Amino acid sequence: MSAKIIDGKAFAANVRAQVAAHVARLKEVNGLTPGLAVVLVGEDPASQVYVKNKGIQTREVGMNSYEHKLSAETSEADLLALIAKLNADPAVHGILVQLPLPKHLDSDLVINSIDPAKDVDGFHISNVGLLGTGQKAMVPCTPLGCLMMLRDHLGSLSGLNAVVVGRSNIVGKPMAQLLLGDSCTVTIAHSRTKDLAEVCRRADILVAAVGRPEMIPGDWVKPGATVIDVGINRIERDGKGKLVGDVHFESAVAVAGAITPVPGGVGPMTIACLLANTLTACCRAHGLAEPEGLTA
Ligand SMILES: NC(=O)C1=CN([C@@H]2O[C@H](COP(=O)(O)OP(=O)(O)OC[C@H]3O[C@@H](n4cnc5c(N)ncnc54)[C@H](OP(=O)(O)O)[C@@H]3O)[C@@H](O)[C@H]2O)C=CC1
Ligand SMILES: Nc1nc(=O)c2c([nH]1)NC[C@@H]1CN(c3ccc(C(=O)N[C@@H](CCC(=O)O)C(=O)O)cc3)C=[N+]21
Repeated sequence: MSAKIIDGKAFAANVRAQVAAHVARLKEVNGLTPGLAVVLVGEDPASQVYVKNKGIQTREVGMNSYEHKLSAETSEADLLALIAKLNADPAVHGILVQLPLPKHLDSDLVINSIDPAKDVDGFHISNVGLLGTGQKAMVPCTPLGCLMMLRDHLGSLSGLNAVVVGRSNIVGKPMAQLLLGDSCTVTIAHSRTKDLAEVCRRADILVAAVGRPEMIPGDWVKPGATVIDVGINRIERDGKGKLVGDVHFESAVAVAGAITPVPGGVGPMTIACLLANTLTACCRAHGLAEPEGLTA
């Protein structure tokens, strides 16, 4: 038996179509156009590609995209001044500061200077606290995309054993909160976890967010489990550059019930959820009904 492949690319196209339809209505009925500002500091090539893709997809769904590219030497004061300006700009409903930032900048300070209502990444401490207490928040895009795919595939997640490998603030921890919110029994594993293989084998839902190419082999996967591979790792194979996840796909696909591929799994959903969050932020800012099915 081979696992069902969860097509994140197709799923994301569907989410973007829903966002586009809602944006068109907002324009027609309310005369509003949601706007997303993306701030990139430095010249990291991978980040430049992501930011460019975000800009293209933002315009495709009918939103305004504002791109701010700053030099790697930008001072903290200048970056904070730009964020203050974006916070005060009524045309900007969402603000994303691409991470990681250059080392001389304090990313916690920078993120916490974003207006929480415009924090479409869901990284501000207010949004982290709201999510952790089950209140209405802006939810981080990558975990939100994973949750949408899990609900679509499994229906109810209630009572299932979920294991999240990775405890970062941007993926692992918020993912665990969302799974807990859907009544999973949640285990968060990390680099100090004892017998990770055994922990993973208990998972009905296994989420890998580690950043180590193909580290989770098929024999760590419970037969029939749903595997969500968040990892994006660029490797060299047969003299060619290749993108692989944190899960060893070929061996896991033979055991799992369903699995997301890399590329074409979680990645496209992350950008689709960023657009969904920007739409949600715009609706909330204007006291309008929120899009259904696009929030946690
Ligand atoms: N698809 C998408 O849209 C996105 C993909 N990513 C990708 O997801 C991956 C994770 O990203 P991110 O969360 O930012 O990464 P971080 O480096 O911030 O966190 C990695 C986590 O993995 C844990 N870890 C490291 N080595 C091991 C190990 N041998 N065994 C068990 N756990 C381990 C670390 O544990 P400890 O805390 O103990 O150090 C840490 O908690 C990356 O490949 C990244 O590129 C990220 C964001 C979005
Ligand atoms: N403030 C902030 N928010 C983020 O959400 C954020 C960030 N910083 N920094 C970097 C990570 C990484 N990330 C990805 C988004 C899309 C793909 C994606 O679309 N991947 C495609 C492949 C793209 C390719 O070919 O390179 C896929 O998996 O199919 C991947 C990774 C968002 N991140």
